[in-house]
Amino acid sequence: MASIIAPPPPALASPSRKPCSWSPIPGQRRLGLKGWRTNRRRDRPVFAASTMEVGSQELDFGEPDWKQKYQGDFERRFNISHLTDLFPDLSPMPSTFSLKSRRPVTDELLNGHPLDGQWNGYVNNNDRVLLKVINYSTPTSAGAECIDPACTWVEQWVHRAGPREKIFFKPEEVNAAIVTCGGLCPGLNDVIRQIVITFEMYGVKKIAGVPFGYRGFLKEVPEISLSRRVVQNIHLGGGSILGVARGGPSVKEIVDSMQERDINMLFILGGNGTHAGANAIHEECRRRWMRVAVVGVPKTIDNDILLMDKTFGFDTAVEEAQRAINSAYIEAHSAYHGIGVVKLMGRSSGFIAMHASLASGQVDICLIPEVPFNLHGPNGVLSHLKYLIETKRSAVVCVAEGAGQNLLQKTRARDANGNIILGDIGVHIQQETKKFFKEVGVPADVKYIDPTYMIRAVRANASDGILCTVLGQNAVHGAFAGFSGITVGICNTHFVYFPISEVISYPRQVDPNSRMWHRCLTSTGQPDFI
Ligand SMILES: Nc1ncnc2c1ncn2[C@@H]1O[C@H](COP(=O)(O)OP(=O)(O)OP(=O)(O)O)[C@@H](O)[C@H]1O
Ligand SMILES: O=P(O)(O)OC[C@H]1O[C@](O)(CO)[C@@H](O)[C@@H]1O
Ligand SMILES: [Mg+2]
Repeated sequence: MASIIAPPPPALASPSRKPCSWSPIPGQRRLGLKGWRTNRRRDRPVFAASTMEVGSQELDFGEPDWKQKYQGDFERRFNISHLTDLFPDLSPMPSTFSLKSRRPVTDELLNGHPLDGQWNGYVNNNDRVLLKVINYSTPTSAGAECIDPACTWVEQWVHRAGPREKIFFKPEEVNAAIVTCGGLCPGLNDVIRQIVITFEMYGVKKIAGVPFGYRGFLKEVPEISLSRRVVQNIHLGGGSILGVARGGPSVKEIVDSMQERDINMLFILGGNGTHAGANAIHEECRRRWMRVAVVGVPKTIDNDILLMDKTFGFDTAVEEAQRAINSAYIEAHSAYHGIGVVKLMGRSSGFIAMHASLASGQVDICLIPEVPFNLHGPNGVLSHLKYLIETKRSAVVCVAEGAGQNLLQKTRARDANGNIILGDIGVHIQQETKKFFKEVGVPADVKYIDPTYMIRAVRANASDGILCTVLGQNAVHGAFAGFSGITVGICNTHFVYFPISEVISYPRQVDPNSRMWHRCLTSTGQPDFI
């Protein structure tokens, strides 16, 4: 793709190079920073580097052109695969999608919409969106994400999503498939619906749903034919009309199945694991010289995917979680010495627990995987609970499922994808709380609520519904534009295409030094439990 990085702005006044606090830029860890040491807290490295490894070259921040080199590497990493990389002679055709048309495309428009110089609403292939929008003037600015010790402003552009004027598939030749993998998430049906409706706008007739995640690629599982009529009202319910699953056949078997079924566009809705699979499928298709577009749509209530503002389903999960917290509050508040404990999802990230606690304003203690805590001892959770009971007579605890796993007995059990099955921290807190209050001779009425599956099985709320609509549409536009190995995301409120490889390097987590976590702590009023 053409390079469009704008000329760098004039250099900022360079602050002194004393060691500074520094937050790693998402996606940067893989660059392998050299010469920096970590502080006692894993999440707050102290910057002391004057060089950085970028791709195969060493960047020296003392050199005048380090920024251009960094940007060049960034552009290479965020370049998105295109069918013409493999098939340079492939010629595009005018798009059959236009903002002037609101109905499924008719036969006379199958050769494209007339381009009479008027606005058809197309995105240019060279349009870009800024990945980072804050110019930190000093490394000590709150939340500063620095590349070099001076925290110099470096523009990082990613590809803008949307319909293109030229497309690389004839609609009548498209044989599309949609698959939903991993756990459930509010909005899956909304995305499926939008993909199908957008396909109709292009004039595509052959759209199949692959049932039960990647397992649906096994020979004996029949696919589901999708059309506007089938998907019209599916967003009114939660779940996925295709079903979801973890585990399934190997990448080789999936691609064999795609070849047998003649699938040339594949839409994969799922989380980090699913996207790792999607990337491997894309690579395998390229290895076999298949003219296939593989497009991901990130799905997770946990909001643990890098680089995007949020994933669909997260807002709904937070809203629903608040209901559970409110019930716990009412139970606790209405009982004599009542303690309500609510466990929410979040295997490795505490975003749902943090946001639900903040939004409800009813939580006294919020526990997340990113922040270690003790239950026992003078600074532990239990002694704070006793203080709360003595001072305000009731308390609410909100705990993410991945929190405090070090306090539980290790289990060797794994799910179908090999994810470790976590110990139940909610039950553990409930039991330890009961025991503790008995031992100290203070009556306490402990009520435990585990709403996990109720939260993710609901239909998407309005804001997620709209997010799903735009993501689903842009997934189809990306495939028609000839891109593959991409995923769709919202970035600084604009929609973009990321190369899948860049969003799955590790799960996104709550930064314990962030202002948002601090806001949560000021809302709960909890101390550190260490
Ligand atoms: N590294 C990988 N390579 C190929 N396929 C993978 C990989 N990791 C996971 N998968 C496939 O993706 C499927 C879904 O993965 P996983 O169970 O981790 O859910 P997920 O997409 O992360 O969603 P959730 O957010 O619900 O956990 C797995 O069943 C497996 O078939
Ligand atoms: O019970 P299941 O279906 O494996 O899903 C549980 C997982 O789903 C997630 O919410 C991700 O979707 C994780 O936080 C959680 O561990
Ligand atoms: Mg996962």
